[in-house]
Amino acid sequence: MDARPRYRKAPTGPYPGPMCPRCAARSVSSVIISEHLTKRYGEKTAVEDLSFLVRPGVVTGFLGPNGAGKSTTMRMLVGLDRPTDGHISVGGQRYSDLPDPLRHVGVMLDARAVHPGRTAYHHLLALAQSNNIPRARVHHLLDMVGLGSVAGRRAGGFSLGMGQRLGVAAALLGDPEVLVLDEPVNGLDPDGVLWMRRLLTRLALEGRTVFLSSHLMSELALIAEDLVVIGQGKMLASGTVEDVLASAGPSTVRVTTPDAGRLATALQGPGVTVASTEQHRLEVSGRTAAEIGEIASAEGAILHELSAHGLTLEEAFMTITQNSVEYNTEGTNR
Ligand SMILES: Nc1ncnc2c1ncn2[C@@H]1O[C@H](COP(=O)(O)OP(=O)(O)OP(=O)(O)O)[C@@H](O)[C@H]1O
Repeated sequence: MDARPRYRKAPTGPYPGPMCPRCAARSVSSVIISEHLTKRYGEKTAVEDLSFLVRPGVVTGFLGPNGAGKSTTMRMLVGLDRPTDGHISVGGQRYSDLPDPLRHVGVMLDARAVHPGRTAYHHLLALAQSNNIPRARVHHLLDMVGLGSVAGRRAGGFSLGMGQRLGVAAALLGDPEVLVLDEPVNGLDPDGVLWMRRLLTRLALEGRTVFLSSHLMSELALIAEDLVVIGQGKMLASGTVEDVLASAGPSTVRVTTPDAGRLATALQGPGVTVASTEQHRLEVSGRTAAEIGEIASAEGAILHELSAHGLTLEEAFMTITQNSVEYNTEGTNR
């Protein structure tokens, strides 16, 4: 069972409202806010009018099909690209205005962006020394990401998964309040995914803002609590995973009963749909399983099955993004 405390539904205004005590001190300085963010490359609009908020204390997944504009948004967040319109800030400040960015925002946009001839240790040491970070932190992080035993090996020979770990270590070097990671799970084996999930969950529980992208719902479902879903540069859905699932479509309740006809009539009401898929079987949306049970009881209808069926995360993702897939399976661009 997930034993994480639930501090939910905090953001109500421009900044999150009441936070868990752990997050309160960090909250305002580590909220990511995107307002009407737009990026055009010539004729191509990569990001269009994106507004969202990423709160501290939870992992937020940034989800969208290939080419949706995730990397472009993250590049603008960390000052590598300039918005055509709108803005994106951390704690109300643009990344480029932060006095000591590495200590405030940890970034991994491309895990391969490492000098291949440098060892993992020297890669981190160079970053630490140029940012006045003590050498001991390098050792600590190498152990923390599981690269302690290969610290002396050249990063050029690292697998994709090892590179991701090194990238995460570099992002954490300044002990930042905010983490921005582009596709951090990409290339990790199942053990690596589990490790990353635990690490990011722990960092969020410490009150940090953890913002990570993926084009795979199944990956983010394991890690994220909040989601921002975009397609072709535009906002498609945002909120908690539950909110996003609910926005994709109603869940249905399956009822198996020898009294299907009578119960179907009794269940009718505003916003209720009752479909009979086979004899003795009803698929009901617009009523909860509990409501259906109570109505059946009042009607004296016998129930053989009463089960709720929500959309799976993958189904929800397909539904939300179905009109926004830039590169479809036939390989043709829309
Ligand atoms: N420098 C650029 N010049 C022109 N078009 C660009 C540039 N950078 C990105 N694009 C286009 O902007 C769109 C968004 O790209 P982006 O890399 O942000 O998407 P993404 O969601 O990160 O995709 P993926 O999951 O494949 O990494 C794409 O159509 C891409 O081709």
